[in-house]
Amino acid sequence: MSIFIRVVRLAHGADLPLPAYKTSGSAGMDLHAAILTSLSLPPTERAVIATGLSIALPKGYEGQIRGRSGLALHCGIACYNAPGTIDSDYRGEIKVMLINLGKKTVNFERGDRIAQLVISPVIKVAWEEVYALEDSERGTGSFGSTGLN
Ligand SMILES: O=c1ccn([C@H]2C[C@H](O)[C@@H](COP(=O)(O)OP(=O)(O)OP(=O)(O)O)O2)c(=O)[nH]1
Ligand SMILES: [Mg+2]
Repeated sequence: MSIFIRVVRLAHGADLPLPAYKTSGSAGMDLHAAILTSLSLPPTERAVIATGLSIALPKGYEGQIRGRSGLALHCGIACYNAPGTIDSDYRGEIKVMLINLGKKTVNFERGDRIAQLVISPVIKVAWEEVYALEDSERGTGSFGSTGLN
């Protein structure tokens, strides 16, 4: 299934590629850093990185900004609000919030693929408030109640 999504490349990202699926089965489209100069992120430091993109998601969809496993594994880079949520009515620039959880400074260059955008359907809830909930197999068991391995 695919849908059309309106996208604007902002002036500071006009020369960067649109996010794209790297393989036919990819769930996420990689987002590029629309930074003007290179950026150094020392260990434990955070940065909010521009993508140069604004989008208009159709109603009933959301965008999720997720980290890239390779950056996490090799450099300790994570999205610290993971997953970031892009609301369907958001028209501002998509930004990526990264933290360096590794031991070395990580350098980013303009155009680097810093995270990925996954588009998902959203199910809206209307609360049906009740006095008590019906029993279930799990009941109130949590946090390892089924055993740890
Ligand atoms: O990683 C992210 C997360 C959010 N946003 C944008 C799109 C989203 O629609 C908006 C608000 O995000 P969120 O709801 O997570 O933040 P909030 O702290 O609840 O702010 P608000 O009160 O504006 O909803 O910020 C991004 O660009 N990148
Ligand atoms: Mg919010």
